[in-house]
Parts: sequence; structure tokens; C-alpha cells
Amino acid sequence: MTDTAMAATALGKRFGRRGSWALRDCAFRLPTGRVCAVVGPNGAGKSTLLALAAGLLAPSEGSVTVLGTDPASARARVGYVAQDKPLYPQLTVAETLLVGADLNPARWDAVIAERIVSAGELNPKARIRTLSGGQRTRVALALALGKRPELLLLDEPMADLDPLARHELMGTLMAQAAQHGTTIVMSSHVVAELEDSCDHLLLIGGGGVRLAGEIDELLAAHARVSAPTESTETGELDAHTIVESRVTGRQLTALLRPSGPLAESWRPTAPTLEDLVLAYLRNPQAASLTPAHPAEAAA
Ligand SMILES: Nc1ncnc2c1ncn2[C@@H]1O[C@H](COP(=O)(O)OP(=O)(O)OP(=O)(O)O)[C@@H](O)[C@H]1O
Repeated sequence: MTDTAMAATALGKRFGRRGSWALRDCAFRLPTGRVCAVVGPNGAGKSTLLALAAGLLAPSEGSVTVLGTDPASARARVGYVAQDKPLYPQLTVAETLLVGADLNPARWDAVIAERIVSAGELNPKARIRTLSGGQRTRVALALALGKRPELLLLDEPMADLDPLARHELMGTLMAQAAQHGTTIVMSSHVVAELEDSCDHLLLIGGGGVRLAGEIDELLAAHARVSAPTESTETGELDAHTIVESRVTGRQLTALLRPSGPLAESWRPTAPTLEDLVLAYLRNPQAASLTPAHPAEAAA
């Protein structure tokens, strides 16, 4: 048994010998039992990271392990739903679930798979090619959860679901995580949607990991501060790691990682997850906060 669901060391991937790096020098550790959000701009490498963990891509350098072993050896214990939800178009919904059962004889949970399909009122006799994008997502999630995985890798699973389906399927995923201790790693662009359900964050940007860790700890390591410009002195914040600062009217606000006490003129408030993610995305030069780049020691 391992308490690490996924870990990367100096992980890099490039497509083609002379291609540019999709990911480089990634290091993080995700403990088991977490619901982890993978966030980052288009082209940041989120899908690449999930495909590396699923064992569908091989690293160009470094390594990734899942459930304490290499991705190929862990495949039977891992569920993966790719962004394009590949399914056999000519099979019916019922036949697709039968294939799931056949491929996972020791682990298959027909009850959960059928519950997910019937909650979407899908006709078991409908062919996959006749389903909408959101309906296919539902079948892909039924297949992945029916496998009763220890680790579930989901690439933008909610993107084409309507709000009700999103809510219901997110509830099903969270119940699965709570009941079976399943680790869920889920990429998404909708940060507000992740705030309530995820407890761990991987923020990917510029080909690397910008933020990695428990969301509570990441939020606690940052403060949003503001002060009237006339009451601040140049360089007052220099001791701290500034992620973002801006002047609006006569107010200066900043999102920073305090390295010690802040001067009295600054009023700190706690940032939201969305504040944090947006500040790092808007400021690619801001210093990363990951196990490989820990926070500065308090002064
Ligand atoms: N098969 C491939 N061949 C060549 N380049 C690729 C391939 N797959 C991905 N890339 C490149 O790798 C980089 C990362 O792509 P990836 O799909 O992992 O990003 P992403 O963060 O999932 O993006 P999005 O949010 O748009 O889905 C991009 O620059 C992309 O062009």
C-alpha cells in the first residue's frame, strides 16, 4: 500500500525529437484520497500530464509514478476519461457497459455504472454514435467509475455537461471519493466549480508546475493586501514575494506570499482559490510554490 496516488520527478514531455516541450521539470506529489484540480491555460500541458499518468504517453525525461508503481503496471487500478471521450460509436450503451464488465472482471461495479447511465435517462439500446457530447461523457464516466478505480483521471469531464448533469455527476464523483477513498484528478477551466469539491491543486503554466499542494495550505500561504497609495512607501512590500500588484484609483492592491509580518498600513484579507489561480495565470513570472520550490522561510 502506498499513500502517494501520483508523483512526478523532473518530468518532461516533448512531442517529436525537435518539438517544443509540452511539460518540463515537473515535480509534485499527490497523496491518496484527495480530489485534485489540474488547472492551467490552453496548451499548458494538462492533458499531456493526465495521459502520462494514464500510461498512454511515455515521458521524454524524468518519471511519473501512480499508486506507487509505473503507469503501465497500475493501469487496472486507474480510470481515465480523455478529453475527447473515445468510445466505440457502433456499440449501444448497454454493449459498452458489457465491454467494461468484460475488461474488468475482478473489479466491475455494474450497479454504479448502470446508475450513472440511467440518471441521464439514456436508452440502453441507443448507439453511442447517436448520443450528444454530454451523453457520451456520461457513458465514459459510467465506464470509468464502473471499473471502481483507486485513481480516477478526468480530462475536463464537465465541459459539455448541462448544469444539472454537472451537479449530479460531481455529486456522484464526490460520493465515490468519500465512500471508497478514490483519488480523483480532474482538469478544468472553471475554477469556481472546483473550489467546493477539490482539496488539492496543481496549477500548470509555462510548461511547468506553478502551484502544487493542499488548497487550504496554498491559500494560507498567500494574502491579498490593500492600502491607499498615499500611506504606502516605496519598497514596503519588497521583503515579500509579490505575485501580482496593481493600482486602482488611489488604492494599491497586491496578492503576495508574506515572508513575515506586514506593515500596519496593509490590510490583509484571505484570497479565494479563483483569486489565486487568476493572479498566477496573469503573472507568468511570479515565483512558483511547489515541493521543489517551497515558500520562503518566515523572516
Ligand atoms: N500529439 C501531439 N503532438 C504534438 N504536440 C502536441 C500533442 N499533444 C499536445 N501537444 C502540444 O503540447 C502542449 C500541451 O498540450 P495539452 O493538450 O497537454 O494542453 P492542455 O493544457 O490540456 O490544453 P487545453 O486546455 O487547451 O486542453 C501544446 O503546446 C500542444 O500543442
